Amino acid sequence: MQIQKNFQGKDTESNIKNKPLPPGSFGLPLIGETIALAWDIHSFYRQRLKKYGPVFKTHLFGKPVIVFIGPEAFTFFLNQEYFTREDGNPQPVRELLDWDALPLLDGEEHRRRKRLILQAFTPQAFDKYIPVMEQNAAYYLERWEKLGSFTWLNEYRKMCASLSNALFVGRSPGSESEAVGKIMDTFIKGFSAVPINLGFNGYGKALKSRDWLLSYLDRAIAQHQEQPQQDILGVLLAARGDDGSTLTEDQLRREVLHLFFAAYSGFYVALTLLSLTLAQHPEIMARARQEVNQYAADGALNMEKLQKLVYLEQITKEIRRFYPINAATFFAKVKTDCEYKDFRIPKGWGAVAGIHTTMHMPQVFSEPESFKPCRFAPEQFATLPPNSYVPQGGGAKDGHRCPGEDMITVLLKVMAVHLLRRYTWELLPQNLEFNRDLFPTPRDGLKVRFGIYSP
Ligand code: HEM
Repeated sequence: MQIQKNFQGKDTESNIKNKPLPPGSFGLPLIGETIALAWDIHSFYRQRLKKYGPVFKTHLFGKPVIVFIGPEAFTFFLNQEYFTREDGNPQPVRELLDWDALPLLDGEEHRRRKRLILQAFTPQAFDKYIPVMEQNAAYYLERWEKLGSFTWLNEYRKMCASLSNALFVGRSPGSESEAVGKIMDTFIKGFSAVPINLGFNGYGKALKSRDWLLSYLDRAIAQHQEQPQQDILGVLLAARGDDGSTLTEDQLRREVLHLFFAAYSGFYVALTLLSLTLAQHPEIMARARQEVNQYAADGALNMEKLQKLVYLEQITKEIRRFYPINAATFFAKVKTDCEYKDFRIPKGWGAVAGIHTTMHMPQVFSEPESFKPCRFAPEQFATLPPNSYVPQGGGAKDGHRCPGEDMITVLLKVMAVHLLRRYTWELLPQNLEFNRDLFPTPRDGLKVRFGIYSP
């Protein structure tokens, strides 16, 4: 019999078997609590945290699952001795990712691929992407100036489809990007659809969109092989590991599929929240504008200039803490019987960590329901407990943490600079409640009046 130590190194397997399971409910037979999760993913985790505390059991996608919330529980969940992502995710997530991508892997192969992919997300690489971001911003800012009033979420969707198409596969803005954006929207809806493929329903359409996107990427890979380019696909085609290994063509197309739609949705959601925040907090907008005037009043941007924008950085961090973007990490599977806080964590069960709920724990973030960028002043940020600020996952960069983390910071700063150099905007009367989408945004899509700023 294998003897297991717990994470505090004090218990044996037979002792673990005698421990109670965490509190919680398995819900209805067969479907468990899956419908409640699909109905409103953020409320699902919030309500159960309130009822059961930071570690609870539930039943999702046909499997018992333990949920971990808060910095300490999150750290435990990241321990690879006890948890693996392999076979951890529900079948529809795996099928939508075409059965093979970073969130579905673990161990050596995950680390190898992740390190190759991270080669496209270095500060040197960002210096190449920043001009693309600026060109895209200039095109859309001119359009918005002419429009005067518009629904920003729709506009950001178009802009971010065009931006991801340019950054990943080197395409110039145009109608093709808008069509690709619509296909990505249909694909993304598949993650919260009833997972039955009837062809014409939400899940069926999402799978067709996945196949369309894969063949679009196949064509882009073939073109890049003929004529090497400097975009993300170009960097990934050229990426080499320490041992000389590369991504095979099959791995590349699937990884880029994930990066491509994650970037598109991450970009437009984060930018919509940036515009909302600045409109709702005139004092924050004024201070950010002052910083832009001081360090980036004109001229092309680069990483060196962006690094001086310390207050903007705090705003971008608080946006990702404050708003309900991701409710939880991808799913994992318990590798071996273990215990946490005197609860039994059984081998074979699913596991997941709460993201938004972890970042709203008052023990770590005082007045968590207030929007306060100052909580991310560099000296305060440095004192946060490990895995308390986890908008894009926790742990090491070559673990399951989001590879797009720094890219979002860069994009938000670039866009904020271009907005604040010249423009101002105000919210029009509308419903600002958040919808129940996978990544929630204001119900009416953020209607604004937009114009030139005059001091
Ligand atoms: C505000 C924007 C974004 C947020 C909030 C976000 C959030 C997350 C979260 C919570 C995870 C899961 C971490 C885990 O399971 O432990 C993740 C993983 C991932 N994200 Fe993002 N993300 C964003 C933008 C991006 C962008 C721009 C990209 C691509 C450039 C991207 C690509 C990925 C990938 C590939 C993974 C899987 C990593 C792995 O399993 O190793 N994300 N992200």
